[in-house]
Amino acid sequence: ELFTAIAEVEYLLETHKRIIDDLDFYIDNEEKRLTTLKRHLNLYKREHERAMKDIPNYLGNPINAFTLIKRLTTDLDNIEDSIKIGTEFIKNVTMNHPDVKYPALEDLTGAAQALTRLQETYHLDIKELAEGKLNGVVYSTPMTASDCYELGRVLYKESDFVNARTWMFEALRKYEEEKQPYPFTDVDILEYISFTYYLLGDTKSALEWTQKLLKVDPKHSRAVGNIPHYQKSITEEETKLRKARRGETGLEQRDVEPAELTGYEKERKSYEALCRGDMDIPIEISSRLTCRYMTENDPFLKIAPIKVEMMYLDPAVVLFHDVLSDAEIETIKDMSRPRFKRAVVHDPKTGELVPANYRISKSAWLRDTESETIARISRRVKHMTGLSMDTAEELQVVNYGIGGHYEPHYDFARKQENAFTKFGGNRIATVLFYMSDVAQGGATVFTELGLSVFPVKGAAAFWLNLHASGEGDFATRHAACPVLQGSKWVCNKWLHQGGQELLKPCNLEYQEEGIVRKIPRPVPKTSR
Ligand SMILES: O=C(O)CCC(=O)C(=O)O
Ligand SMILES: [Fe+2]
Repeated sequence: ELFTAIAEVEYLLETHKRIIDDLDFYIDNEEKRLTTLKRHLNLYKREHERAMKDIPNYLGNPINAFTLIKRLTTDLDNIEDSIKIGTEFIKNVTMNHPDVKYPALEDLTGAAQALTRLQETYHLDIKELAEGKLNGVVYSTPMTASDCYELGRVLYKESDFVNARTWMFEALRKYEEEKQPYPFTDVDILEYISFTYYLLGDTKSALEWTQKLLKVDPKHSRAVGNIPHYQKSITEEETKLRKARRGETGLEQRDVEPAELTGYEKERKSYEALCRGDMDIPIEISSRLTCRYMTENDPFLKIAPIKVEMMYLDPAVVLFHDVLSDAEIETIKDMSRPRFKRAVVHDPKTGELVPANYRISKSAWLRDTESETIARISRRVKHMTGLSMDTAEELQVVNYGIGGHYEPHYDFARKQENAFTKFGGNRIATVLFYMSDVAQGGATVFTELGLSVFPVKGAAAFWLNLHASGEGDFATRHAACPVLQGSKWVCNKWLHQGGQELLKPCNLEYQEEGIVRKIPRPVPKTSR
């Protein structure tokens, strides 16, 4: 599961270097070996030519007779040995070194699915992606026909036929352009294209692409076999359609109405738009947002005020600036790297903690007692929030993976979950520190509010998850957008209800679960 944290993908560069060294060694020795073999071959050829010119005279010479026999006995043994050595050298290349990490097939699948997720969330153009561009900026070497083909194959295996086919089109284009020898050919690509068409119910295109395949390889037996099958289903479909038009099916013909978006689809759309930064909060809110220096909560802040940027009003979401130093960030990263575990989620069916595709990251928990740095950060959270830290959870450190994200969720536990009894109540507040800038993507977005918060290294976002009545505030639903470019590090402190009674008195507002205040609708960005 290396793909679930970029910090772990970094280990793979060591493995990469090992393979470079192994291949260097192998090719070096192979070249020497082939030089020897060629020398032998040339000698054989030269002597053979001489012999054929005048056989009796050549063999009449005892030295020639001797060397001929030698070439066919001991020399031949040497040649055989030298060929065998080649297979010894290759062992070095194919061997797994125990001291470096190797990615597994699930990492390849994870990375492929990440590309699809990014492409869909950020509306990336596959052609651009294949050229190594992210939103117009070149970040990587262009992909080869083989890169596109393997990506298509992985997605095919995962039954993502639409994206598999799109990548196969790219593979075909590049294959024709590159004219390189690969372990696959255009026929293999064409077969994937036509079969994905078939699987997606477009038999006509499947037939068309199979015919293209047969132009390249007329004897391809699977393709030859598929043609009559495709033709038959096309005829059947057409007959069905004709009957339907004549009303013979007994079914009434009705205009198909566009389906209403489900709640999930609506949230998905707003989530993706927010990730792209395509939405603005409405002017009636943004015009009332201010920045200030905070000096209350603790006498210490009189000497070192905290810069506060308001991001939203009701519920209040604020960003504290410059609340983690670079040195603190490095300490936190160093402490957590060796303890990273894949982030898990509660399976609502079984109640168990399980890894899930909708949360791709690795995390570690750090205790105040382990280091002065961690204890100091807890004290700072107390100053920032004015809340008690007595019932807070440990500091959670998170590094996101390839295309890493965390889909919309609440930080508080729903009534039926009963998850936080040991902390003396529900998660009253979240403090989310950003430990890195993120070049592209990776925003924290509030799907109900229409608010996108883009990571700023050293800053921390803060909001209350509960109403004053103690009920969960459904307006706080939020998500971590997929990371498009960069490594996103965050750490967070979850504060609980226990111990806040005098600091945050209750009231009876929003007493019933499910009540959401009226939130002004976010608006599409106008500056585009
Ligand atoms: O990383 C982020 O931006 C948000 C993370 C988050 O919401 C969480 O871990 O609960
Ligand atoms: Fe969260």
